[in-house]
Amino acid sequence: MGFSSLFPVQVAVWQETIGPGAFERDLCINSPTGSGKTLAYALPIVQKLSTRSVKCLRALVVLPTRDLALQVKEVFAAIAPAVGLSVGLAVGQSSIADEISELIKRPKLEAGICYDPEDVTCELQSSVDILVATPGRLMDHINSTKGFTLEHLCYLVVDETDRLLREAYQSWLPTVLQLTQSNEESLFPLANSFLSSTFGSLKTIRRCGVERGFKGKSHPRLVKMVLSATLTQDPSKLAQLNLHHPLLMTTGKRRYQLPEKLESYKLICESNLRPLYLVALLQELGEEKCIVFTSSTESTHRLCTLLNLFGDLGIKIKEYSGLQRQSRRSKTLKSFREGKVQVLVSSDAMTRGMDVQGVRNVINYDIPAYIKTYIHRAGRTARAGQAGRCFTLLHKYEVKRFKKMLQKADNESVPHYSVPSSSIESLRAAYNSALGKLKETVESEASRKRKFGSKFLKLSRTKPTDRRKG
Ligand SMILES: Nc1ncnc2c1ncn2[C@@H]1O[C@H](COP(=O)(O)OP(=O)(O)OP(=O)(O)O)[C@@H](O)[C@H]1O
Repeated sequence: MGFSSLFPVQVAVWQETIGPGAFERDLCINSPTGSGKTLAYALPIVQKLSTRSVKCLRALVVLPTRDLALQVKEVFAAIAPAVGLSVGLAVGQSSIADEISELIKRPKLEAGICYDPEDVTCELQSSVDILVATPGRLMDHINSTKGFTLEHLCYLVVDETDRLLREAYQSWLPTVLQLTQSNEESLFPLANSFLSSTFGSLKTIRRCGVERGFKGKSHPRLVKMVLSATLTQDPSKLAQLNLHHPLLMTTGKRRYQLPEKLESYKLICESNLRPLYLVALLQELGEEKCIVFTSSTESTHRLCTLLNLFGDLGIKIKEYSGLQRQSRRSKTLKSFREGKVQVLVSSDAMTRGMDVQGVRNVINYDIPAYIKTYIHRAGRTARAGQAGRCFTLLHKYEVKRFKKMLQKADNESVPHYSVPSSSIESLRAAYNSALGKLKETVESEASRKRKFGSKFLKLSRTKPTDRRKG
């Protein structure tokens, strides 16, 4: 991967897994954004599995979004094949049938013998040793993919833990825990009936967790690693993970930490002039890659439309939000990574985990509501020890709240950043004209939506035969 040394979190996790810690305890890793947490868990898992002799699903990494899962899969894909391990993806990027064919190995057809997909006794095996998944698609496979089993799972990684614990996501966590409990009845009897036929006498003996205070008594367990830059330390939330003597690994005394080389600035302006200030700031930043965060998908769309109506700013600006289709988002992300787009206007879909090389600046167009959000947004820059800047546009009444929020991350003083008033003045005419055009654009979008809506309604009211003709 071109890396010459490990980052501190990677050394620390190695010590607790492959090193003297020997995976004896489950790990709760709270380390700043961009500090290299992905490789911190990928390396020991790959190292540990490198000596496996039978291919089955041994490690599961769960992430909250598709783009994040794709990113993490790339990290595993860079190191796992070297030791003969395969990595799979279950995120719903392709059809479920395509995904199943990637994850489950079908028996080889012998001459004259037809494979019956409904036959539960035929031999189905995992094609992957490591699976990176989002909770929804994981549940789809657990519930209905023949041959998909967590029976042999040894390692579970819950990345962006606080985000994943916030929502139930079809109860994926209790399901996974239940299915990986030893000597316990499975939630899914169908899955069990496969096991005996699929793997015959193959049994996975999970590592034994020695119970402290009960010398010599041990029980097999699934090893867990949970991570975030803002890891919850609320015991009632962490209890859901059923951790084994959890060890908290953290970088500083405070729960919230910003990257060392991040500079934070505040830019004070009137609310109605924010787009003007934003454009002036973007012009100052020139060609540097930049992410602008807004508070909602709607304001992301409006702001991006407005910026693109400003006339030729010499900057390619695109929208990235949860309102868009996944294919559109992935395309935009690709252009941003390749440098064909300089500015992404984003809702919080981009906030967590995304790792794009060369992002020098983050701009909070809307003040984040929580320090956690600030940390994840700002953390899209100043990654891997690089320098970066985070600007927050504020109304003067928001300054106090902002200061109080950043104190939680030990950031006492946030300097002012000002853009020259001459830049603001020179942009006024373009701003007024862009505002006028925005109104027209919004109206035409709304009427298009209405038309599409009524067409759709008409279509769904017509008889099926008419529809076919149409
Ligand atoms: N040992 C290393 N040397 C140099 N660069 C590294 C090393 N380890 C990881 N990186 C790079 O650091 C960047 C950040 O890594 P990663 O995405 O794992 O951070 P993270 O801690 O998971 O951040 P976040 O909390 O935002 O998800 C990536 O671009 C990765 O390639």
